[in-house]
Amino acid sequence: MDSSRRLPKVSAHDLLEIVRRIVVSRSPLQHSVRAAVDELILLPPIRYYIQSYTQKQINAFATHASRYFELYHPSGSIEISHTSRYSHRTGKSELCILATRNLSSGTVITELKGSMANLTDEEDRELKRTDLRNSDIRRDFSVIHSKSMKKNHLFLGPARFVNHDCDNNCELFREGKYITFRVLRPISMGEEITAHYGDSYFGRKNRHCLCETCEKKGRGGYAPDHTDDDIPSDSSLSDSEDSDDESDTSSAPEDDVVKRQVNLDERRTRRGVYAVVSKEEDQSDESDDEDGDVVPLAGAVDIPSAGEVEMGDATSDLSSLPSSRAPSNAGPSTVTKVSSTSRSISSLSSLSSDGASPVPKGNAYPSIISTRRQKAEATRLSSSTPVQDDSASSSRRLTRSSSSVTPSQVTPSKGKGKQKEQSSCSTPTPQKPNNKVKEEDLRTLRTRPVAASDLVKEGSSKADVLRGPDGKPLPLCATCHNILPVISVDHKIVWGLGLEKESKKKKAKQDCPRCMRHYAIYGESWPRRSPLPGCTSTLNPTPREETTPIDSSRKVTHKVLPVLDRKIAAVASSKRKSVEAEAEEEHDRPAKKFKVDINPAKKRKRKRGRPRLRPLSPPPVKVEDKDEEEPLHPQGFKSQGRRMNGRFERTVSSSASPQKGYDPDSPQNASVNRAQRALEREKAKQLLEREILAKRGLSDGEIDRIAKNGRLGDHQPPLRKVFPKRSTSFRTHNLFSRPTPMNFAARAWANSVMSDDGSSDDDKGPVTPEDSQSPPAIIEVEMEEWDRGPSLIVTAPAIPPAYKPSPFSFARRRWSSLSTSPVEEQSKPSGEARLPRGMERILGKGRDSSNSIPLLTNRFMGHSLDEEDPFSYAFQGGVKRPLLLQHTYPSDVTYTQESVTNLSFAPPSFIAPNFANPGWESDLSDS
Ligand SMILES: C[S@@+](CC[C@H](N)C(=O)[O-])C[C@H]1O[C@@H](n2cnc3c(N)ncnc32)[C@H](O)[C@@H]1O
Repeated sequence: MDSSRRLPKVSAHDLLEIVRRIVVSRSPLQHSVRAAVDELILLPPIRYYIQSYTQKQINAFATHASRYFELYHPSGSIEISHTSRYSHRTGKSELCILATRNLSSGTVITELKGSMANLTDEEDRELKRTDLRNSDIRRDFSVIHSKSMKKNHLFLGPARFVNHDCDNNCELFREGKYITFRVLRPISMGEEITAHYGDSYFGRKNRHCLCETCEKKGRGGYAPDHTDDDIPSDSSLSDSEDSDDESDTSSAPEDDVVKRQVNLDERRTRRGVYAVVSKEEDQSDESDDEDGDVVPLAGAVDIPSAGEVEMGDATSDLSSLPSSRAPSNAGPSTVTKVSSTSRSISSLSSLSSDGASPVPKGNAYPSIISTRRQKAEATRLSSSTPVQDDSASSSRRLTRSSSSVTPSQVTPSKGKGKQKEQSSCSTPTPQKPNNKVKEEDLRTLRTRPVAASDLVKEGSSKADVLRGPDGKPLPLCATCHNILPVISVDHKIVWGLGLEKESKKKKAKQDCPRCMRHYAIYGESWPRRSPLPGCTSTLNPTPREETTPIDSSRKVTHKVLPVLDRKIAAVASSKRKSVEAEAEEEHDRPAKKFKVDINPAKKRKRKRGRPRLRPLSPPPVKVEDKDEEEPLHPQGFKSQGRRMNGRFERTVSSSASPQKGYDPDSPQNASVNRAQRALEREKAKQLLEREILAKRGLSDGEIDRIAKNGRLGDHQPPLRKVFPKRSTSFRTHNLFSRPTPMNFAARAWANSVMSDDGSSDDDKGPVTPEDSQSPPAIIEVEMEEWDRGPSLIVTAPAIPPAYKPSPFSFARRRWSSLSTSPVEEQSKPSGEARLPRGMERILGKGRDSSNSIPLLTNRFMGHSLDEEDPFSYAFQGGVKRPLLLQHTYPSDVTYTQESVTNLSFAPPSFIAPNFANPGWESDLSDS
């Protein structure tokens, strides 16, 4: 870790622009954040800054930056903001995390990420060291100590801005590589996200804690008996809070010089932070050894790559928040230690934030754990009244919850040196160096931050609740109605107390910096973030969010009740009528009933999207087909129809038993009746013809001969172009009565596909006819559709450019060649393939095979095309056929059993068949 490195000076405006683009891009979180990081890295100061780093370190930086950018995404639910809660002790504003929407308990705030970066001993020491020559160096690190590892770690990411509350509303947990937070109880919008650091983090029994709960309950730092005796002096602190941390004992020699000086402006992030203390540890807290409450974090945190260590926390500036970190000034070296002997607190915690910030001489802003004198002073000033301002110039309470300043609305600093510091740390906080506020102002105890939700809850006038010590109402943010904050940086108030307003607009309504920033980014008033279409929150939905908001402005009076009743009744009756009408219609329409044949219990919900790769487990699907057993596919599947668009038809469940009793309405019976009637008509016709012939004087023998030669009907129904198997899936009879090329093709496809388990059509890979006669061509097929693996090269039949496969060309060829296509002719020499053993029984015999479409070859599955191999045959309509129209996957493409298993029976779909590329090949001559 290079302590002399300077942080990149990035224009706040540039950062704001990047953040804005995340919002306006309206793209999913990952995309927009990645784009933002890319832009950030391209900014000249950043580019210059990272040039000396390794790729790994740059990557770590990018990851780190992305965690901050993520917060600004419209789907986000938190924001980094300022808090003045501790400023009466620390003399400066600190940062905190606020909820930007209601969060229900159990919600995981995924964007509140943190990670632990391992620190070497040298880095650990280095962090504590102050570079006196370099005023640009600011150290703003949160460091936590892992007891089990006996090491300090940098705590990085937005999670490190979560403050402690004795009644915390979130708990930390580890999620893989990250630390994140789970909501323990409902959090309302604007409320601070808090965690529990441990029971003795802020002194024994947290007696110096300044959390809201302590404030409410009058304990901790707000306890009435919070006396001098309670406040550890340098020595007492060292005694009671001694540390065994080895790194301290090996502190750099220069540290010793200033060991007794307290860095009053540091943000003390101490060991054990965010740790959940076990009972035993609690007991150990009773001892004065504060290390006892240090919870081993090693098991709970992730130790990221070393690169993160190097990157420190520079990106916290990305939030465009005015830093609460005090830029370091040239001056006497300060060390974070309280005393030479007290190490536990200082050494482990004082690495944070403003370790390099010198305390102006005589400026005794007490830190949270400060000297006895400082504490006593603070207590004296604040003990009598919670908010006591003895400065006439300051008529407001000074410690208020606050927000950040919007970069675009920054008032340029007037102070020269200050301006430099501001720009160097990308904290464009307005500065008015001349506008000094007495130290005492900052020491007054803050009132509990009042959130907008509190105001609503209280329901009282704002003035009643929020009054300053002078009785005057405190200025509120025009948008969120929080008290306008007072933001102090480096012991100077930079925002608030009238500084936020330009002289002309003094009377104008004022927004707090947070709301101003929000508007600058989102173009909408806080807390609205424009919803992105198709962009879901990274959070689990909270019940409150799901419920429809009640428009309280529209009240239901007694007057309107009858009208409402009438309306409801009207809607109900119209619904009832439509249901009845539908039922009647259903009854009148047998075709509809045909559809209902599918057992609804077994009907699965149609799924969309990529076909799932599932093992071949053929369910016993039974397709209703008159009395005859539908031939089983060799793999155990029954055939499934296809529609005109190439999609699978609905599967018919086995429970569909059409023969249960006679139903004159049933389409099946209807078709039988029609056949019978046709037969009778034919018989009548023959009789008539016979009569006519007999009248012409022909003998019976002659009439029989004519009848035999086909001039008379032969007691068969009239000859019609009938397809060998009627698909149960056809809804219309048009396809039968009017055969067209399109109908033909659709018909052919309708019978060609099998079903596996009756689940969604889209879930299954369509089975494609294959053509062994086609010359192979190399087609590069993206496997992404299937397993997101790398591209795979498979061979597929070359499709001549002139040939445009379509149902028409397919059907034309079929119709022209009737039962035998040219391809078929070519395949004939191999002889009519014999059915594999046992298949005859399954398939049945004597079916017209002219329209059969080969179903599946498992050649790609590593099987050879073998007569004995049932996969070598195509089955359709119960007829065995040699494989015709089939793709050839040449032998130079090897599909391992493994890959095929993974893909289920997907391979034919590598060349996803559709009507643009139906998956079969046709002779050029035909087309
Ligand atoms: C992990 S940091 C939290 C972020 C911190 N507010 C900041 O701006 O860096 C922990 C530090 O926040 C402050 N802090 C958090 N909770 C506190 C509490 N309940 N009482 C006093 N100080 C607290 C202390 O300075 C502590 O060392």
